This record gives sequence, C-alpha cells and structure tokens, in this order.
Amino acid sequence: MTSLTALSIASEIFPLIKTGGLADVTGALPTALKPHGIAMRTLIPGYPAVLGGIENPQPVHSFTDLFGSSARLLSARCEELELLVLDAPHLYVRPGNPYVGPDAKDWPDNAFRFAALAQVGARIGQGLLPGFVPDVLHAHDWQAGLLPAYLRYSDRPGPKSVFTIHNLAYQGRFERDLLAPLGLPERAFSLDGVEYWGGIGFLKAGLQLADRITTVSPTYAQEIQNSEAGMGLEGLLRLRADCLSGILNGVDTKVWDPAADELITATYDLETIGARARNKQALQTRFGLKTDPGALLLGVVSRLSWQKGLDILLEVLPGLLAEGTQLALLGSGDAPLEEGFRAAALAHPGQVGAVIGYDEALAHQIQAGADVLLVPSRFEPCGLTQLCALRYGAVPVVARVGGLADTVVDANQMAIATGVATGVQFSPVTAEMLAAALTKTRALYADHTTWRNLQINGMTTDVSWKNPAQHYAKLYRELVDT
Ligand SMILES: Nc1ncnc2c1ncn2[C@@H]1O[C@H](COP(=O)(O)OP(=O)(O)O[C@H]2O[C@H](CO)[C@@H](O)[C@H](O)[C@H]2O)[C@@H](O)[C@H]1O
Repeated sequence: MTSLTALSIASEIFPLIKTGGLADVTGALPTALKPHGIAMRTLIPGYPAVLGGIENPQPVHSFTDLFGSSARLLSARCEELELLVLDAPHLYVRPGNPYVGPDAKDWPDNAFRFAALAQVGARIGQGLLPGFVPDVLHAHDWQAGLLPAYLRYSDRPGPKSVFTIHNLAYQGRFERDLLAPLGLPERAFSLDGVEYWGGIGFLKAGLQLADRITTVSPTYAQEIQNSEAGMGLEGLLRLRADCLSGILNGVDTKVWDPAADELITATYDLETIGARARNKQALQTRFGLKTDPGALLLGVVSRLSWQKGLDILLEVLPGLLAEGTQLALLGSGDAPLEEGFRAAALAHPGQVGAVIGYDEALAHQIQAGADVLLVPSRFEPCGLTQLCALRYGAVPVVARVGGLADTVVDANQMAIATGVATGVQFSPVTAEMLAAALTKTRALYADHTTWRNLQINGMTTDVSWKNPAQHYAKLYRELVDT
C-alpha cells in the first residue's frame, strides 16, 4: 500500500467549530483514513474558536495581501488532527457564527472570506508549502467550491480534486462583478466555468470543475440528478454522473459510544441495555416530563430548518399527545420553529419538553434515553443523528429520503421476520404519513420482544467510518493513478 497525502478544505471541523454535520465529517475523516495509508491535513479558517482551540501553532507562510490585508498560514494540531489554519483576522475574527453576523444576516464579504479559503487550498496543492505537497485536494461544500476553479484557471499544475456535497441547499451565489476582485479571469465566467444564473456560483464551480464529485449517500447521489431534489443543479449533475458517487457517512464511534459515554447517566452495551431505563428517567426529568417508564418518548436533535420537516411534527403533535406520547426536542434555527416548539412545551408541560439551543452533552443524553429518534426530513444527504441513534438503541423513525433511506431498515413484516429491521421509514413526508408511522411505532413499542430486537439490530449495525474510509481511500488512489 503506497502512502498518500491529502488536504481537506472545509469551513468547519469538530471539535473546533461546528454548525452542523459537515464538522463531524471533516473532524472524523482524517483519523479514519490513517489505516489506509492516507495522511490528511485540513485547511480551516482561523475563526476565534479555532485560534483559541489549537495546539502549538507555527507560522508556515505569510501573505502580504489576501483579499484586503495580510494573513498567515499556521500549522497546528488539535488532538489527532493535523491542521493548517488560515489566520486572516480581517476575514474571520468577528463575533457570531461562521456565516452570519449577530443580526442573523450573511456577512457581506462572505464571497471573499471563502474564496480566500479555496484559493489558499489550491495554492497549497500547487506547492505553496515546500514541505507539504498533497497528492489530492478534497474540498467540502460551497465554502470550498471555488477551489477547483482556482486550479483550473491557473498556469501552474496542481493535484486532482474531489468535491463533496454535504448539502445542495446552500449554494454560495454572488454577483458577477466580483469575478475580477476574486482573482478569476473573464473566461471563467461561462457555462462550463463558474457562471450560475448570471452570477458566480461557488457550489456550481465545485460541481463543474472538480475531478470527482461525491455526496454523502448513494440515494442522495441519485436524487440530486432529478428536479425534485436537484435544486437547479440536476442538469449539471446528470452531465457529470460519471464522476459522481455517494459514500455514506459514518460517526466517530469513540465520541458516540454508549458503553463509555461520560455525558450520559448510565453507560450500557448490548448485555446491559436495560440500563437505558435510567437514561430515559434522567431525560424525562431534564425536560420536565412525567417520569413514566412506559410512555413512548420521542427524541429530536436537529437544526430547525425547512429541510428537517419538523413543522410536520408540530402538525401531528395534538394526536400524539392524546395517545400519551412524550417529546424531548433539542434544536435551534428558524425563529417560527423555535417559537412553535417553545409554545408546545409551555402548553403541554410534562408531555413536551424543548431546549432551544445547541448542546452537545444533551444530544448524547437524548440518544441514550429516548425510545425513538425522529428524523422527518424533506431531504437528507446522509444524516448523522439516525446513525448515532442506531448505536445508542434509540429506534430511528425516519423519512424515506437520501441517506435516511440507506441507513435504516424499515420494520416491515419481511424485515421483522428475517431479523434485520432497525427502525421505521415513511414516505412521502406529510403529516398523515408521519402520524401513520408513529402509530406503527407505538404498536412495535408495545411488543417488547420486537422492540428489543429493533434496538439490538441497530446497536450491532456498523455505523463507523471503517467502510466509508475505504471508499474514500479507493477514490483518492484512483485519482492519483489516472
Ligand atoms: N441543537 C443541537 N445541539 C447539539 N447537537 C446538534 C444540534 N443540532 C444538531 N446537532 C448535531 O449536529 C449534527 C447534525 O448533522 P446531520 O448530518 O444530522 O445534519 P446537517 O443538516 O447539519 O448536515 C449536513 O451534512 C451532513 C454531513 O455530511 C449530512 O449528514 C446531512 O445530511 C447534511 O444535511 C449531528 O452531529 C447532531 O447531533
């Protein structure tokens, strides 16, 4: 096995900076690739949380003018991760989250903030750092989408690139006038370049110009070639179907391990699964729910956005409550959804609990204590919470879309009979079908043996990075060999 070096380019990485699943993936992939002889470093923006969390930063390059001011590249570590941090205070040192300011509006200079990331990634590929010339560049989501464009419209040779779609809904489209300020030549503004609906499309550029495109499940890779899920990019994705593949995500099984999780009340494994009852009780107490061991307790851990379909959960809530079901929801995002769940919790104390915010520990406690983990997404490239749920014995009830369809085995009669069922799927994503799926779930829950089998099947499913890492390693090797 020959060893390879790779540079991953992303706007988030766990545990330093995370707004969603992207960070989990970029944080886990480098370690998962090591056994395959791939040494991966990650280029990330020097947000305050990153600069404050890295170990042993060493300057390895200086830029006199990176889109408006000087900047440095720092080599650093964070636990097992090898990082290159783009220390550009004029672009990244500000309050708020990576993409929006405290007023919840996009930072007005986002085009430059993320073009800088992509451009520096491309330049590292072209030999900016003599001691580290990666064999492959792996760019993630729209924030790194211009990377293949910077490679393509440059005179210098560079390595092959992979572009991964974690979410097609965020496309990074900016005005045409920015072409020259972004350092792109006029010829880049074409249908087979960065042009997108009359502007510059960062995601589109990645999809158009990368050597290979991946997304995070085989089903999503198919879905996005059709108008329903393609979000305007289906034509391009169909044209590039030969270069497009779906590789399922995994979860970090050290971070998500019910047998050794320090964030939960009682640890457990397959033999001691009964101990989940203590976690359920603790969760009910934490959310102000009636501590009834027999009540079906639904858990949700999610960004609150249209994608996640949780407005539909609000619609079916009255029916669920009439049946005695409980809900513990952790999430943050769109104001109307936050308000809806807050109001539901106020109106139904003891039966509905909502924590609006971001809380890593509570996410673990929900996985360990809820009977069901509900994911009613309208679209879902892969989804990570249902993978954690499988590992923790919380039975996933999911929409049959994208990676949810690929990772949960629906408890239909055949799957139950053959002992492979792990959860419940429903389709289409409507209030009626969600209500029907939860009625079916209640019936399964009432049958102790069947329910325990669902939990055990889930807990023995391999949700680790082992398989996905093999696929990425193979992909990188193919690229290097071509
Ligand atoms: N309030 C909260 N408190 C604590 N933790 C919270 C939280 N809200 C969410 N999380 C955590 O954030 C992560 C969310 O990841 P997901 O993959 O489920 O969705 P997301 O849409 O962000 O990711 C996108 O990218 C990933 C990665 O490829 C794809 O799996 C997915 O389909 C795609 O939409 C999980 O680790 C979850 O536990």
